[in-house]
Amino acid sequence: MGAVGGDELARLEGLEAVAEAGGGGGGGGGGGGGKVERILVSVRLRPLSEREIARNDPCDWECINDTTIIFRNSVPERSMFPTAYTFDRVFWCDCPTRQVYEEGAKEVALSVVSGINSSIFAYGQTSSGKTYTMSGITEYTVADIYDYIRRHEERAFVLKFSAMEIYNEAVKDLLSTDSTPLRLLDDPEKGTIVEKLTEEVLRDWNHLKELISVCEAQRKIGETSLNETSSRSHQILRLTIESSAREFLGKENSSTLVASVNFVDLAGSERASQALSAGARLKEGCHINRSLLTLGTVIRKLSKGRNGHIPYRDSKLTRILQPSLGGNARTAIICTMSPARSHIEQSRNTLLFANCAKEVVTSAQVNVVMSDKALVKHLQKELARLESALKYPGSSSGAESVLKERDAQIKKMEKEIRELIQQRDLAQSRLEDLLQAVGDGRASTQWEESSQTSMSQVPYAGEDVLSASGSSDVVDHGVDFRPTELGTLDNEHYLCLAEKQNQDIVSPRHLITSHVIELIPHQDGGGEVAQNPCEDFEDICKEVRCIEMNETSRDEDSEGNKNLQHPRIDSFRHGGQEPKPTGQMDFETLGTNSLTLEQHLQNVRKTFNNLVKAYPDGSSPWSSARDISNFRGLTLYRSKSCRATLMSSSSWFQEVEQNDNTPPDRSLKDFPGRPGGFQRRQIALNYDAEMETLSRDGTQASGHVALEEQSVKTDAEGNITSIHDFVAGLKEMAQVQHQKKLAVGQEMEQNANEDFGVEGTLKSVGLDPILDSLQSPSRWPLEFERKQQEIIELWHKCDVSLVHRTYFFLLFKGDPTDSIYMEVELRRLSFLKSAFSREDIDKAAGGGQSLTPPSSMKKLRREREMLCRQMQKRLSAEERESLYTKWGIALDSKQRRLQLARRLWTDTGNLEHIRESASLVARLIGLLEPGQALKEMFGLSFTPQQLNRRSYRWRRGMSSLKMSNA
Ligand SMILES: Nc1ncnc2c1ncn2[C@@H]1O[C@H](COP(=O)(O)OP(=O)(O)OP(=O)(O)O)[C@@H](O)[C@H]1O
Repeated sequence: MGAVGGDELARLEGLEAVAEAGGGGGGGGGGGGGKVERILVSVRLRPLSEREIARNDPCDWECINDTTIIFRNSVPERSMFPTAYTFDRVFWCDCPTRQVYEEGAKEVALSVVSGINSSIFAYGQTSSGKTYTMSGITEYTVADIYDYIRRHEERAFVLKFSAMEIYNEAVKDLLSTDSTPLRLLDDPEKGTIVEKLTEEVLRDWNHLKELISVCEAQRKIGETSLNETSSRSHQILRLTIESSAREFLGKENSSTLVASVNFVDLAGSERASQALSAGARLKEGCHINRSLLTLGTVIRKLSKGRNGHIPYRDSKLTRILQPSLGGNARTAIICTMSPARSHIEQSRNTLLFANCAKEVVTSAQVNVVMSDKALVKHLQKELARLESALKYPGSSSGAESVLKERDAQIKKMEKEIRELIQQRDLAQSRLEDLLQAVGDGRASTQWEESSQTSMSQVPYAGEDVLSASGSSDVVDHGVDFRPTELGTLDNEHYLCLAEKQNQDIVSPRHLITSHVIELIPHQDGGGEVAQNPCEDFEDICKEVRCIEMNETSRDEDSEGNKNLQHPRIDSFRHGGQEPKPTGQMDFETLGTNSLTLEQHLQNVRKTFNNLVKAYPDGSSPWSSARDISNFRGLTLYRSKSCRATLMSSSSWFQEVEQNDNTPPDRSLKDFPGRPGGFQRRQIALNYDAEMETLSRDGTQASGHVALEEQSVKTDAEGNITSIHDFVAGLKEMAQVQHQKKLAVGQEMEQNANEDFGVEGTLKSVGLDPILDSLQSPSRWPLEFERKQQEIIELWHKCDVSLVHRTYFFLLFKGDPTDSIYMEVELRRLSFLKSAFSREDIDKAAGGGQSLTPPSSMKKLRREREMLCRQMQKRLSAEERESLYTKWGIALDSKQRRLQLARRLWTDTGNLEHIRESASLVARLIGLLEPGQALKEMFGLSFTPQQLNRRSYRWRRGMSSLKMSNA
């Protein structure tokens, strides 16, 4: 007698634990999902019998390994058959039954102790060793089961034994002397049951042995020509095991594992004719083979999948064993065969049967029977679950459904928030346009008064406010800049066109964005100012355009609405100096449009936050806390894919173009692939200055050299953005608006008309170039070219910085959403031009600083000198010579670099010349450094960080760098 090994026992115990943990259908139904597996199929060859040896019946078979058997025969007519057969296991003639059990049946058979049904079949022709094999396997299995029971005293086991034979398609009880055939009944839960079949509860192992002896005696045995004691029937011995944990016995929550193991010794599979039977034997053969034929059909059909009808009911055998044939049971089939050449045909049939059987899949489940109380409890739970499922159709449970609903709600809210933010920003931007337009004729003076009043009233907030804003990128060379209207800087994004005192911009009338900051030199104080002479100041006070988004946290509830308002509106409202425009526009009302949007936004946010709170843990599908915080204060979106196209025919620029996958300049197409995601960034632009002055913070690259050395590394951190990003964000907004079919814009315009009582709309007064260009896309390309040309000429007339021109030219290349920027630039330049022609330029400059044609020329001259130096540094001698030739500069002339610098951007009517100029400048200032094509495209990326006072000063190091470069 064998025993279950340690590992095996552990595995079985594991199975049992699973069985106990798993719920199950009541009343002996299958529990949980069934384990899908194939039938375990093995082949056993018996030794040659004495008869076979006597007649020199040779053996043509050979096991080449544990799983493959081959037929070795050179007889030509046999060559058409396959010669090799592979199964889960193949046992050669000398293999003991113990090993056959261990490797071919044990695992399946012992599943029964875990509540899993199992069946072991012996299939083969008569005298092949089926009974010999099955009796041994039954014995070993029972021994192991008893051993298992002995080891598991914590469980109470009940073993029941029954036995039947199917003889001539009649089912007989082998434990009963009554030979009356038993009926088969169909039980809705248990399947086919044999009516009145004796089931003995086993007392012990000896009791079982006695019963098995009774069965053997009862079984129909006849003598065939092949086997003197041939089994003429199919025998099924069934051992049923019930087990329960002792500690739960009799308790409400007790449950019982119930499973049966069938030991099936089939009758011989040979044809009746071959058995040379006659009379009764022939009749037996017919019936026997009916069952076997059906068994073969069932196995064959199952081996091809479960499609179509499986004829289980065509025979008693297959009806009774249905669960073991592709059903709720684990199954092992041991096919026995004689090695003798004389049985080759039957052996082949056996192997073909085995081949089909190994394809059959079963799905065994743990069978749990619950106590009545446990069953009632379980059914109540099940009822509740089903009711919930009915209530929320389409989901597996009510809770899940609620979660899904909330998820959808959150998604919707997020979308709404994004849309509202975009609407608000656009509205604010339009509001600025409107304010500016109204102010052009009349309000500038008022604004300036207001601005100056504001300046004088607002104490210097210095680094605190700016730090809070975390956004200023103004360069400072020992001079502090004092922001005006700082009270509004610590919220949302602000677009700041901070004007350099001594160049291009002289009035805040050009500022078009929601928040305006003018940075003026902090002249009153500090040793730093004293240490820096005015000349230095003039050098460093570059035109600065800051287009920023504030990333600082803010008290949304208390400050949010106020902060979201335009500073000028704020000023008008709260400063008591509200300059009611002559154009009868009610700024309060106009501002209300934005505020209404903002209120709506706040409401959505609150709802959203409430929803988010429903997910207390971080596992919320939305991780919303962080996301929503990102929405707060978010007003501008950044496009990652918007890139400037380098308008150049120069080869190196073309290469970069290709690398950057940007369209050619004249295509006027949008960039491929608009951004999928948005990020809030601090963005600052400081162009129109020598590259040495572009950055302000020590951690950032300041000159092109620094860019080369540092900024690529810092950019890798990913928290850096640039004007490029900002503009892409604005474009994104414009595109979104366009996609919304301009509904919001039109509504705003209508509101404006109604509220202000003015005749025209924003569009009609030319203040909505985006709408114009988007609504009339066919006209935009021509319009773009016209404006571009106009701007180029104005740049030239006003001696605008070449760097500025280059940036602008490369950035805005014809996208319809560029129109707003073109418009702004055009207005700015127009104003500049007219300002230059006025006598009160200084006054208009708002600070007594020199904003004159001479000062602009001076700046331009310095810039050309800088470019000269860059030529020496960045271009090889060959490249320079090539350029001189191309630009018509004699190679033997003096100051060739200066000559070249002076020719840049001069031929305003020649777009090719302009393009080449931009390309050259871009290269000279390092816009095209390898690896910087995207983030460093404009050399203006800044890392969000806490600003300190030093951030607004020139860095000595940068000055040194500048000197060394010079
Ligand atoms: N592996 C074996 N080793 C030794 N003897 C074997 C082996 N298998 C079978 N035999 C012997 O072969 C003879 C026939 O075996 P068995 O009665 O088990 O065949 P069977 O397939 O059950 O035949 P039937 O279908 O006619 O009942 C028996 O005398 C048995 O002892």
